[in-house]
Amino acid sequence: MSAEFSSFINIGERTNVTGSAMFKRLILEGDYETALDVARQQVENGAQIIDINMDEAMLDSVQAMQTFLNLIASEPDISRVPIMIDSSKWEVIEAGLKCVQGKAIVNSISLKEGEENFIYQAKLIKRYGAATVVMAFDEKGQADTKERKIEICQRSYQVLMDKVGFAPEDIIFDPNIFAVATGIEEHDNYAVDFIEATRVIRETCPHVHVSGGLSNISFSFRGNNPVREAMHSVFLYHAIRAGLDMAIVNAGQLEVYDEIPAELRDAVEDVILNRHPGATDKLLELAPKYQGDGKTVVKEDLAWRELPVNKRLEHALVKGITDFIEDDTEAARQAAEKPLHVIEGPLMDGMNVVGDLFGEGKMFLPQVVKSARVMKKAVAYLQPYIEAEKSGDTKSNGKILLATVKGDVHDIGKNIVGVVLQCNNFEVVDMGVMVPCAAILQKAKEENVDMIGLSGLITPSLDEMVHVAKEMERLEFDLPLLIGGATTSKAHTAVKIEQNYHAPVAYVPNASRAVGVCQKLLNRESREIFAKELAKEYDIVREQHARKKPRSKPVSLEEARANAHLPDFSMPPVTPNKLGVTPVEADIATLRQYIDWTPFFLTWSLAGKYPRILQDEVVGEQAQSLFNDANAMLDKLIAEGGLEAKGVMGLFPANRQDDDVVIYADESRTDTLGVAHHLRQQTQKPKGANYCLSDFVAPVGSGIRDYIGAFAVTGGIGEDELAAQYDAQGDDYNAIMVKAVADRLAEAFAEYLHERVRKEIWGYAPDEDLDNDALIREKYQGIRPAPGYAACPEHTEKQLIWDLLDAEKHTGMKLTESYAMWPGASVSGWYFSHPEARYFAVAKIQDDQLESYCQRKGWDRPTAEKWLGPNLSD
Ligand SMILES: C[S@@+](CC[C@H](N)C(=O)[O-])C[C@H]1O[C@@H](n2cnc3c(N)ncnc32)[C@H](O)[C@@H]1O
Repeated sequence: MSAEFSSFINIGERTNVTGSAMFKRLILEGDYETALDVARQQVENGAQIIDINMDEAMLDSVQAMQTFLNLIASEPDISRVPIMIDSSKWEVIEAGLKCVQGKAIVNSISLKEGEENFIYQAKLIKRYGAATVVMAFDEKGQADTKERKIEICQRSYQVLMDKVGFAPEDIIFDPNIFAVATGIEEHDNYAVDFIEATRVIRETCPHVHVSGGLSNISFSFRGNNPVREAMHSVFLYHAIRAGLDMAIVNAGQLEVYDEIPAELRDAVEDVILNRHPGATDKLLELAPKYQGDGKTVVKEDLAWRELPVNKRLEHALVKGITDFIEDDTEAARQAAEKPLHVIEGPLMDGMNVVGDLFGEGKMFLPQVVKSARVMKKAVAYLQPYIEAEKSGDTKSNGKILLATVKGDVHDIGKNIVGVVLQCNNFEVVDMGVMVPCAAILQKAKEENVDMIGLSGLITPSLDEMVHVAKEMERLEFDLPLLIGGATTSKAHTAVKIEQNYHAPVAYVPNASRAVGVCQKLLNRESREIFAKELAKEYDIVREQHARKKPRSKPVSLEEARANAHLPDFSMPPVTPNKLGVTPVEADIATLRQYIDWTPFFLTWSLAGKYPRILQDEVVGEQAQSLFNDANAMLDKLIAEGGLEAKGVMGLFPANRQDDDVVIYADESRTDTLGVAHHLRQQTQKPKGANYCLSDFVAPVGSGIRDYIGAFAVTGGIGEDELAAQYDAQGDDYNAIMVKAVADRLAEAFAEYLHERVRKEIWGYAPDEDLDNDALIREKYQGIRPAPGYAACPEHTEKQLIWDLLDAEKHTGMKLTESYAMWPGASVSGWYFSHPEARYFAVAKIQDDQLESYCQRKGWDRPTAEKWLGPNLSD
């Protein structure tokens, strides 16, 4: 290739998913045609080689590389230039080599993993007749000084010559272009080191080429393109004279050397050539003057990179920065006697700092989850070294099994607890959702865990937790049991669970409490003290519970019915514009406008009302950062797909029959589609009515043609898969984020659809004009009560909604045996249109209503007691 390389060659960088957001989007969308245009434009703009990189976590990189290269092969105006196959994964490079028909260049190989691997890869490249970039990287790390760059390149050259027989003109050394002007003194000479090393490499390794990634040099001035372009041009001007003969360049980011204003060029030259100690400061001073868009210069504060490695790891963990974690972990590994010691030493120390700061309220949950992501990345990096040494497991604080109980699919809270525990060096065995009791107990034995944590969101899960406690007692377990999840409470734990199991049962109200509770339960001594404290506390709770007199007296069902709410039906109900079942589509971009953000912040334990929370003195900064991340996730989902919202609703003729609502097939009101069963408030109401939802529908025989609606919507088709993908990358933060966002989209869908129902499909409020804030405050006519909530607490009624709407067929949404909805990000309910319809709580019911409900549902008493448990007096 020597003849082709006689003058400077620029390598196009736009066909790189890690460097170009547009190219990445095109590839993720599978729009290879437009992606080909990007390659073509680069060649037209003068790129003499095009670098292609498909290293993106959401992509099958091998397949993407093959597809793109095969397409390029049939485009003569692109394939006339050599292709550089750029990947950190060898399998992608090999797949690429098989596709390129002309001369290929591999980017890159190095001595990083030793000579053997280097020789193996070089031989294969040689067999394909390809050239290769060789990074100045060896077993000790990446070369930063002039001496290390020269030493590694010379050694690589010798190995390639002597042991591989590689053609020297097919070797392209990359001695690492690093950022200058970072504010760190050691970085000041980086450009000079590169230029000087290049000169020596070209002199001592005959026929080779030298290349580099140009944009790195100006990294500190991200956001200030004029300065960056000047830095690129000045650097090239000097490096080319020293022997640099190619570079990865964005041709659009190059200023003509002679056209750079003299003042700027001098300042840049001082920095590049490290001509005096104040060079960086001078350029910084000057930079805003040359900033095109008038914004202030964004200068990365990299001073922390100067710290010793342990402190760098701590900084990365506390700040959640993944950018340098592999390099720093590698540095720590080299300094440590064993790779395991890096985890047990600096990484755990760093996480302890995170744990302490979280405990002190100086860090917030989203930050902790980001720290966990950094930790996982570091551990994943060390894993192969640890395995190679077969040095066994790390010493954890203890092992905890976590599971969402049978019939329940909700896991955001459990996952957050898992991450927080891991951050505090607990080993977590997470069994996921809908885990039957027997599987939990078997796993606990197999894994020899130290305690079991159960989670659940819906009320039937409370019973399942009682069942697990009873089973643990029967099977003579002695492990502490942790109870958590939205519907759990200290009172329920004390009254219903704790008495069934002799070992400690601890109610964990939130993630930040989990660590303290687990720590106390691990050590025998502290466990006993804690168990005694718990027992005393639960005794008090039970006593209070027993003494608690109902605030108002119970009344018989007959009396309650006599005090029903009788709404005004003088205005006949509006006949729906469209009766029957309507499947509804909604794209994420539309639903996004209906999001109620306040509960989103609560999910992450940040309390406060949106949008005020963004300015909150204490949590504002975190809230803003979380909000940005959620919006970035929404942008990504809109651009790339992966998450779908689906819904279905229906409107039906209906009339009330006592406390039930009879739903008819059509206006003849003869054939019924089903009967919705409702419960009535059964305490004395001196001032108001004893409400039941059916009150809001006109009674059978009244001659009034009334209607009812039902809906089921989800924002979570694909959420489990996306979360699993993030999990597989050790990215808990985004795994939780995607579910939290899906949950918001489901609620937004319910809001959006309800608005359409009022204005259009039912059409009883066609002129309604409410902004999102008013929608969130439910300023509209009518309600959409959801089974499982206080006005209709009995979950099995969801089955009727599913049957009426054929919900599974239309949306893919399913009901579990506990009547939880799957996907977790789902909402369903009824539509009542009457202006007087309102939410209320049924609260405790009496035996006569239990009997009546049994008859109406065709249930025996034990079944009714199971499903109505939370509404029965203890
Ligand atoms: C849980 S919030 C959800 C809306 C909130 N804007 C959000 O995005 O999270 C309100 C919904 O819960 C349900 N709900 C609230 N109180 C209820 C009650 N007492 N009985 C039945 N359903 C109720 C209704 O479906 C209502 O629309």
